[in-house]
Amino acid sequence: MGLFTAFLDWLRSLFFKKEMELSLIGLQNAGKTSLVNVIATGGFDEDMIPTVGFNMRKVTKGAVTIKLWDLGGQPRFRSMWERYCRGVNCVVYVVDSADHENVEIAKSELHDLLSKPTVSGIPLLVLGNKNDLPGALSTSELIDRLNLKNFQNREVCCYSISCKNKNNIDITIEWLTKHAKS
Ligand SMILES: Nc1nc2c(ncn2[C@@H]2O[C@H](COP(=O)(O)OP(=O)(O)OP(=O)(O)O)[C@@H](O)[C@H]2O)c(=O)[nH]1
Ligand SMILES: [Mg+2]
Repeated sequence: MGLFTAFLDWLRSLFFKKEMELSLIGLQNAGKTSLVNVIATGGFDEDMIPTVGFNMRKVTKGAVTIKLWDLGGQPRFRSMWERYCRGVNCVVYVVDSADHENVEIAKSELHDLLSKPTVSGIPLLVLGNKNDLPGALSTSELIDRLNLKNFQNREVCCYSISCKNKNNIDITIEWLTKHAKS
């Protein structure tokens, strides 16, 4: 980025600050914490520790400050997902798109959560992560397998991404920052 553009961006950020809050959910091992790292620092780690409970991170992208609730995906933590989805600007649902065995569980957990009145209407971004792995489901396959067409009364978007190869992370950040409020 040129020095002048950087300066303009900085000026803009002073006057047009925006904030947003989102929660990252999905089954264990889907890559939620990896996504936070990639968004925050661009770093990727093969050796990750499963999230116990939740973590909160704040990341600034351009003029937007994003507060991210990164939740644990193991069965024992799923009952608290709803509590952290209330009042957020959007829910980001991360799926391991190469883990065909668990897609059905991912689907039922997602539909369970979104059936709760407290999260009605909140925009949903579904990310099929690990598209670097062989056999990873495509976006249209995910839309089908997760029955995303069933969600009529909210905005739904689905991307195929890779935290490892940093594939489609840019459009993910773009989608997120578009959902901030000034
Ligand atoms: N091949 C590949 N592996 C990935 C990718 N993203 C994450 N992983 C790996 O998947 C594993 C789990 O990643 P985490 O980010 O800890 O998953 P999580 O969803 O936060 O898991 P919980 O905290 O237990 O809910 C780690 O070994 C990561 O290195 C990806 O895009 N491609
Ligand atoms: Mg995690």
